[in-house]
This record gives sequence, structure tokens and C-alpha cells, in this order.
Amino acid sequence: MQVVMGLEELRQRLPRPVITIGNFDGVHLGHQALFAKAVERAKALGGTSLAVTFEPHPIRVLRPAVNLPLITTLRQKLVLMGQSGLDLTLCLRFDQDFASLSADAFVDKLLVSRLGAAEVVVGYDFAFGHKGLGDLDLLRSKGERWGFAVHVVGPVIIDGRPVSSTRVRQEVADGNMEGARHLLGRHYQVAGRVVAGHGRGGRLLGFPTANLKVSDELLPGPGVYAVLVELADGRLLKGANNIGNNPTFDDGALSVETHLLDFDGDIYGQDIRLHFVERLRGEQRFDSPEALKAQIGLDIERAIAVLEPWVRSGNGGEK
Ligand SMILES: Cc1cc2nc3c(=O)[nH]c(=O)nc-3n(C[C@H](O)[C@H](O)[C@H](O)COP(=O)(O)O)c2cc1C
Ligand SMILES: Nc1ncnc2c1ncn2[C@@H]1O[C@H](COP(=O)(O)OP(=O)(O)OP(=O)(O)O)[C@@H](O)[C@H]1O
Repeated sequence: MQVVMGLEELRQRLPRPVITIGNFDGVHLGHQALFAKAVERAKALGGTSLAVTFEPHPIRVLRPAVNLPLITTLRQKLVLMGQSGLDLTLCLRFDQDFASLSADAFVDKLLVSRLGAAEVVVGYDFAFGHKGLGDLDLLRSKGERWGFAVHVVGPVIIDGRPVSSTRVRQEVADGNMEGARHLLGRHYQVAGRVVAGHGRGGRLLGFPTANLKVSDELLPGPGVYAVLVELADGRLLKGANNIGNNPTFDDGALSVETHLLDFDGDIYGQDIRLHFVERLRGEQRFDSPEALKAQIGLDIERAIAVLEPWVRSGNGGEK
């Protein structure tokens, strides 16, 4: 998939573009259904499947006080979109100017004049233009006027309710990794660099941990998790992970740390990716390091049992 950052970078005239539009945070199953439809229609037309997305996420510009954690970074979002088979993603800078573009201008100037839309694929609740005032009826009437077809997809329903980015965020925050997996079609993942911790894990507990440097990404709620760990060289290892502030040691600050199984290398400074498979328990305060050590031993046994079927499948994505 080709990625184009901004309209000024888009030099070529796209043949018969089939356009889908959205924030696509998380690239969940609802989003994936739109991409599949756009790809299918572009193949049928001999055209280009094109996703238009925005950076930063509009909520950061429209409601800066809401510190919404995002499910995917831009980079990860583009990787996942690429896997959907799209030909091109156009990433537009979302600022106050863009936010003030009327729904009319959004279609007339952007979709028609600039991009030459042949067809448009949107979700069942698509809203666009200034204050989201443009709706499906407006899009359809524009389509009749300008001669582009409109395809409406979904809602994609899982467990009785439409899939949405908000639902994914909630499941992740609740530590419901199975629920998140059902909505995403993959394990919830967090990537980051391995940094130094307090150095207690290996020395005091006999379980060294890789501490992940995190900033403002969406993290599963506090607790102990069975995780698959993707190393920079692509290897996939089993791991037992803890997210919390280590109450046994009164650390205070939040840490994300993982004991890697069957591994004794040095990965300080490496970028790794955690695939959260299942929450095993809540974080607890133990009376002594020995008591915590015994519990971590049990956690690891559970983690091995939970992870085995996923590792055997080879990609960590499907059992
Ligand atoms: C599988 C696992 C479970 C853990 N569970 C707890 C817990 O319930 N309570 C707690 O205080 N710390 C827990 N920890 C965190 C340890 O306190 C931490 O790994 C140790 O203090 C080492 O920290 P360091 O890497 O900063 O040196 C757990 C760690 C792992 C790997
Ligand atoms: N469950 C779903 N089924 C079909 N289409 C969906 C579904 N969820 C979202 N979409 C569509 O995906 C497109 C992009 O949505 P976008 O990510 O911008 O919406 P959002 O409101 O930020 O996130 P979400 O609706 O996923 O919580 C929209 O056209 C939307 O209607």
C-alpha cells in the first residue's frame, strides 16, 4: 500500500478511485469491512482503492481537554491498513481549517474535484464535514449530482452490538482481552522500547523482567497477563506480564513489565511488541518478596497453558 502524507504530496491522478473515509483508530472489524468493500469495488472497476484518514485524530484538535488514549499509533494503523489490501492511504492533516470545511465543500472540493471519486464506501453511521453535519442522505444526493456511487457498509455486529473504537477502548481498559480480540480480529498489542527497571526482578525474585517505556498509549487495566512477545528479530516468545505499580514494593509509578520464558538474552534498548492474550488476575500486595515470587511461579504456569495453543499456530493471531 502506498501512503501519501497530505494532498500536496498527491501528484498522480488516480484511476477510478473507490474512496473510504474515517479515523480508523484501531482498524477494527467494522473498519476492515469498509476496506474489504473498497478493495472489492476497485477490483471490479479496475480502479484504485483509497482510504482517506486524518492525523492527528480529530478529537485531539476538537476537544483537546479529553485525553483520549488511541488504540493504534499512526504507524501501526498504516501497517494494519496495508494488510487490508488497499492500494493507497491518503493521510490528511486535521487542523482547525480542515475542521471548518463544510460538508458540501468536503464532497465537492475534496472527493470530487481533487480526488475524482468514482465510488465512495462508508459505514452505516458516517458523518462528515464541519461539526459532522453531513450525513448519508447528503452524500447520496451528491453522488447523484456528481455521478459517483455510494456504498453503505454494516453495521458489523459482534456480541449483539456494533463494533466501535469506543467499545475496543472499554474492553482493553477493563482487561477483557478476549472481548478486545473479538472486535479487532487480532490480539490487542502495545509496542515500546525496553528500558531499565529497578533491577529487583532478577536479583530478588528470580524472574527478570523487560520493562516497557510507555507514554500515552492505551494500556490494559492493572493486572497480570499472559502475553506473546514479539522481539525486534521477529521471534515470538511466551511471557507473563504485569501492569501496575508494584504495591509490594510501594513503587507508585505505573510499570509494564514482562518476564520472557525460555529466554536469557539482553534486550535493553530493543523495540518489542506485546500481544495481550488473557488477563490472569489482579495485581496484589504481598507480605514478602518470597510470597510474590511463589505467586509469579504460578502465574507463569498459567501463562504457559494459556499461550500454548496460540504459539503452536505460528502467528499468534489465530488458534
Ligand atoms: C507475572 C508477574 C506478576 C507480578 N505480580 C505482582 C503483584 O501482584 N504485586 C506486585 O507488587 N508486583 C507484581 N509484579 C511486579 C514485581 O514487583 C516486579 O517485577 C519486581 O518488583 C521487579 O521490578 P523491576 O523490574 O523494576 O526491578 C509482578 C511481576 C510479574 C512478572
Ligand atoms: N461496526 C461498524 N460497521 C460498519 N462500519 C463501521 C463500524 N464502525 C465504524 N464504521 C465506519 O467506519 C468509518 C470510519 O469510522 P471512524 O473510525 O471515523 O469512526 P469513529 O466514530 O471514530 O470510530 P468508531 O465508529 O469505530 O467508534 C465510518 O464510516 C463508520 O461509519
